[in-house]
Amino acid sequence: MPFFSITKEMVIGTAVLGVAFTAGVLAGKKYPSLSFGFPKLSMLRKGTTLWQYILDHSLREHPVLKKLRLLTLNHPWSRMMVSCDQAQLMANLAKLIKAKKAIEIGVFTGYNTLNMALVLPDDGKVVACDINEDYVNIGKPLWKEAGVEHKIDLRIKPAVQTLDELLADGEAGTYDFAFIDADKESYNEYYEKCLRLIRKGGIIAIDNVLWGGNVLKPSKDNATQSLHLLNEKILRDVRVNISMITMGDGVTLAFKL
Ligand SMILES: C[S@@+](CC[C@H](N)C(=O)[O-])C[C@H]1O[C@@H](n2cnc3c(N)ncnc32)[C@H](O)[C@@H]1O
Repeated sequence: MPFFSITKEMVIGTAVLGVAFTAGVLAGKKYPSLSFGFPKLSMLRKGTTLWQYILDHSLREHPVLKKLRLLTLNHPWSRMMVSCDQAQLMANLAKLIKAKKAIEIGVFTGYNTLNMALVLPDDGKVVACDINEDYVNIGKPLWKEAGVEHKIDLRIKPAVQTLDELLADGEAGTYDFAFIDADKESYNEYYEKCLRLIRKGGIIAIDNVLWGGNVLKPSKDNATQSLHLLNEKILRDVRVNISMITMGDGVTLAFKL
């Protein structure tokens, strides 16, 4: 079976999108085709044959990490789990900068917490922040099974509180990597606190920056507005170099200068 074949629906879809795009341009829209409510970028990618091809030809998942991903897929909120290709990119970046200390803001069942713990040295640590212990308890036995439980410092309380505690403990500038993936309304606060906690040359990865394409209509709700405002701010933030990657639901990588 070929990976790609042109179907009648694709031809019709392309024609419709073309008409919508032209109409959007004529109506003076900044993002013409999407402003007509057609499928979002991330929906076109994830779950497609081509996306599966990417996984089949690039994913090198630790067996226990894979076990946790498959286990999480049975959960009603499985869509909250980070995309596995994105997690692998973050693990590679952490290895590249020889990360020893990481922060995970939003653990869920702990897929990326385990992913990071697996690449940190034996005396490294991931400060894992979440408010929902039931989610975390699903993945916790697998942290142990993978032999990295001792590298995970789990803190069940609002992440802002944990970050403030780290700052109060004099840990500013000592972390190498942070992943922001919790409540979207607090993203700006997480970003500012992580910038203080991360050392120069460290990385902050910010998840869901495209929010399923909703950032094109920022007034939609508070979460969308918060993400869009942060995207606008980071674009002009001279404290970091950045890349916005179309992986998962969009991830911004901010490299602290
Ligand atoms: C998208 S999930 C995280 C996914 C995770 N990074 C992974 O590797 O699959 C978001 C998590 O943020 C948590 N959360 C929501 N509000 C929070 C808060 N104020 N502080 C800490 N965690 C929070 C939720 O309980 C949920 O588990």
